[in-house]
Amino acid sequence: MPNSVLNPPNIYLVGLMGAGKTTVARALSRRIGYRCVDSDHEIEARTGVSIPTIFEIEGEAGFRRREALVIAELTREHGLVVATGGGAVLLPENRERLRTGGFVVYLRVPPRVLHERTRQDRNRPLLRVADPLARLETLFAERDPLYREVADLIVDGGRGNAQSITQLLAREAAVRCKL
Ligand SMILES: Nc1ncnc2c1ncn2[C@@H]1O[C@H](COP(=O)(O)OP(=O)(O)O)[C@@H](O)[C@H]1O
Ligand SMILES: O=C(O)C1=C[C@@H](OP(=O)(O)O)[C@@H](O)[C@H](O)C1
Ligand SMILES: [Mg+2]
Repeated sequence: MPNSVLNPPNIYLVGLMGAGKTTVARALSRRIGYRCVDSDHEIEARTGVSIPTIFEIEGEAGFRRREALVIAELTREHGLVVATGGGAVLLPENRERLRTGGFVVYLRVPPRVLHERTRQDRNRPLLRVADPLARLETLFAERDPLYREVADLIVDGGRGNAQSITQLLAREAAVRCKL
């Protein structure tokens, strides 16, 4: 992990849809004085359209290409808290970049809780299916090993509110990133 006052390592949050990456990244960045970047918001800002629209027009593969470009750029920067999208770990090149570039936190949350948190939200195309809980269970089985592969720290993101998780991560970051 590159580690100096001038080059503070990035902090990456990974985990499934609804794990709290976007919410916690924003709160954590404020707390520790890092800039917050959400890779989905970055993609939306660059394209000028929503994530569901990108999936409609370019398919998941098109979205993944855009996501990989954003991750490649962000992993060259420093002093960021990055909320990744839930599928960022699918490409080996992304995993390699995340693993070697900073402090990676896996917010691990059971599918049942993820389902509760995401059921009202229409902004996640992969969950616009007849049985979103079953989809989350499948995604959990497929991706849990990939999140574990890149993680420096695994946090139980299903207990406690976003504030208590942010507090925990601020303490961890102080030690690991020598803040
Ligand atoms: N620790 C938490 N406890 C309860 N609800 C949470 C927690 N973290 C996030 N949420 C809520 O869950 C939903 C999804 O959170 P979000 O940050 O968008 O997740 P992600 O970016 O990982 O998909 C939001 O409504 C958010 O307010
Ligand atoms: O898990 C995924 O494949 C996805 C997660 C989403 O981000 P969040 O994890 O922030 O919901 C977003 O990148 C896109 O809808 C695909
Ligand atoms: Mg998010």
